[in-house]
Amino acid sequence: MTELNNQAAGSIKQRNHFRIKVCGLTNTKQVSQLNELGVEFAGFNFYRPSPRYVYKSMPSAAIKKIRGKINKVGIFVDEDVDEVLRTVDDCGLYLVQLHGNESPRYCEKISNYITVIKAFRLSNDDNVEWKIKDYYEAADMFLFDTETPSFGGSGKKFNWQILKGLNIQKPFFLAGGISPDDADEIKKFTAHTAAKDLFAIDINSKFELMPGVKDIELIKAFKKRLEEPLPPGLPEENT
Ligand SMILES: O=C(O)c1ccccc1N[C@@H]1O[C@H](COP(=O)(O)O)[C@@H](O)[C@H]1O
Repeated sequence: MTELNNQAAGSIKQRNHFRIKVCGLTNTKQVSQLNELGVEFAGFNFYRPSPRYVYKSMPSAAIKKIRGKINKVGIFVDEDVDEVLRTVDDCGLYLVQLHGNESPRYCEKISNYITVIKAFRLSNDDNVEWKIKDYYEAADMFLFDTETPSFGGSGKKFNWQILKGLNIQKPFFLAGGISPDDADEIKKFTAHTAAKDLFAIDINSKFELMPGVKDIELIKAFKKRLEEPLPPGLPEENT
């Protein structure tokens, strides 16, 4: 796995700090603002049908020029391997998020060059362990999102209950319709077995003014809320 910026060791639970990935960015100014805020990951969407398709408003040179501690992640859906690697090079990406139906073999090819986050789109009755079992060697990290026909960016949550008791043994991003109101649920999630591998919280459509344009103030408030202790009366859960 390539060296990431800004990464202190330890799980979210041990460090009481939530890494954040903001996905679907489409302008340089917002990336700088998030970098200033201490957001660890900036996601750029290279899936043409997405309303957050980054090349509509930012050329590769603009993405490449972005500096700072923020880690640049490229989101792809069943893209040709050579095209992914070309984009990584053109845009100076640090990680790729494979959000389609990519096979373990496909992920392996990409992970020979760059850190791979394999996204799994989950339905409420999915057997997560079965879905991920063939990807341990092929991907560096996992991401759990909600199953929808549009692949991602649906703003819909999956039932976190199917994850809570699992020993994932791979760092993962929690995604899928996470909203400003979810801060306490996320903190409660950290009491469960799966949380030892929770690497970062992935936010996208629920923090937007319009597709691709983020509400920076909302992100700032959410980040602050995540760092605060749970209000009295909200019991910590356990698996
Ligand atoms: O955002 C999109 O348009 C998108 C399109 C295709 C694949 C992935 C996409 N986004 C990813 O979806 C998840 C969840 O987003 P949301 O919170 O439900 O809006 C996130 O990881 C985005 O990177």
